[in-house]
Amino acid sequence: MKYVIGVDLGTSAVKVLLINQNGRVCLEVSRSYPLIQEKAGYSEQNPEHWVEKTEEALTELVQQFDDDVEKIEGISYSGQMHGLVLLNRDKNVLRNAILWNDTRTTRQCEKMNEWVGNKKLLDITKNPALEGFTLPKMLWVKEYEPEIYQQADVFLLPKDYLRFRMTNTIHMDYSDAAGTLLLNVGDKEWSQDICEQVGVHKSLCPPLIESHECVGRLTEAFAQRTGLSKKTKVFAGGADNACGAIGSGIISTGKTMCSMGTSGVLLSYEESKTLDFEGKVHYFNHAKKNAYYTMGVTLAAGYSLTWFKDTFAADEDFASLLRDMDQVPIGANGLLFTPYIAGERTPHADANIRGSFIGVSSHHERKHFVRSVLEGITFSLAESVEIFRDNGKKVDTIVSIGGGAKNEVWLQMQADIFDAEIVKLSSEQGPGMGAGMLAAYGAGWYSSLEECTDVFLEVANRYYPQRENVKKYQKLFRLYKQVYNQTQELNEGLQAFRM
Ligand SMILES: Nc1ncnc2c1ncn2[C@@H]1O[C@H](COP(=O)(O)OP(=O)(O)O)[C@@H](O)[C@H]1O
Ligand SMILES: O=C(CO)[C@@H](O)[C@H](O)COP(=O)(O)O
Repeated sequence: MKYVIGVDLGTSAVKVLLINQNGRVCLEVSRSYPLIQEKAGYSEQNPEHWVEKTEEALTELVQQFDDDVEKIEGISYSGQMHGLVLLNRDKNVLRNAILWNDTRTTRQCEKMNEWVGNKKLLDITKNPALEGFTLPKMLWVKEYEPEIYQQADVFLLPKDYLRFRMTNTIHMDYSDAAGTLLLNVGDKEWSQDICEQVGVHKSLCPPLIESHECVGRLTEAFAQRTGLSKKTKVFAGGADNACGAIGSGIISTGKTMCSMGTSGVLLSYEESKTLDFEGKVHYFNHAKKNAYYTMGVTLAAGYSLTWFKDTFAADEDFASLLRDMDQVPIGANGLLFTPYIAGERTPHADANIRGSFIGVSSHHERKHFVRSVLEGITFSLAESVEIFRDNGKKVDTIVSIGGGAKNEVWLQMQADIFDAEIVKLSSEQGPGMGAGMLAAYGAGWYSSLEECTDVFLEVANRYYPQRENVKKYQKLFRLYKQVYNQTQELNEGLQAFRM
């Protein structure tokens, strides 16, 4: 039997999967790491934590593995997108990574619009200037930490830095490069034009590579520390949402995925690079060669639930927190939550908006709050479903992945709120699975990713929309959509009180 490893460098944790030639997940180990949030809107991580925790997870995986490590033929990666890692000439990290959910860069986005122009930015990068993307973070460091910026020799994204530490090679794949706002998405090259207009040296951009391409092998030292073989080939990998799409079979037209991770994502496969969504949804290169995808992003999906759990039920696990959910009626007895606890991206690109519980009454118990959190997160993603449908897409079946797909009540809720059939696969670890599939395809096990999908992906369950529930949710959704406009000004007033 041959094996591959998929490493998913998420925001809450690194998850490593050992997958055999039949596509079955044989072993799964995860290690979490913290977010560093020094001020409102700031979100950072220490890249050294990613390396340490991945090394620990892989070491444990090898200890549990009862076959010959040389049979592990490939490793590949899926990584949280957009996070800025700056390295100096000696390839040392210059500061903490500034993550995708850090929203300190509103001013830099405004400057980008002034310097480049929104239309040109959309023409070249297919996306508008948003706080979460990488280039505004580089401009922030240039403005506020010039002594650090001057030392920068190259920038990387999170999983590229991890791969560098495991192989000593520097690359970035197209699917992740697309989220930097420095890539010409259609031409698949760094944009000299944008670099010049914003005053960033193109030499800071790393060499580009396809997601299934081999970058080399593990360094002797990394292999020795983890017990892996230094013969194992290492493949570039991709952005977590691109890998999640591969790991859910979203590799042909008409397919849609929902990911409930720290962020929430509603993603649709695109064959063409010439569609125009006017920047309402993100438009990126796929990890499948010369393909694309569009997606809407909820900044705090699983993160809203994690926040609630950590704040009000710190000693419980998710299963216990969500135990009574099917006993609570739809609409949580008149309680509505908006998940804007870290600002929002789709459909409201707004770093200042914050969440609300609307309709709190003395009849509400903790379980009503929990249900309203799940409903609010799902409504937020339903706004992305609505954008896709308004643009003529048929969204009738959605593959659901991520930590949130572990919960049956939430999966049924997705079917009812999205009014679509929800498919749960045998592993909810879509990004790690997709990374493993890139390694299997890169290692030559299959002649195409489609062939790999046929072997690797297995449907575990399907959830169908229940008409009565759909109708109730449609009424609630109309109310939900009003909350943003009605709370926007209030939140601006509250900004002065945020730490
Ligand atoms: N048993 C569970 N039921 C529902 N949601 C869960 C469960 N376990 C974890 N989650 C949610 O999943 C999220 C983590 O999902 P994951 O896909 O691992 O995220 P990431 O890739 O961002 O690290 C958490 O924020 C949490 O809200
Ligand atoms: O910013 C985005 C996509 O644009 C996020 O989806 C990140 O890629 C983080 O993903 P998770 O850790 O939530 O999977």
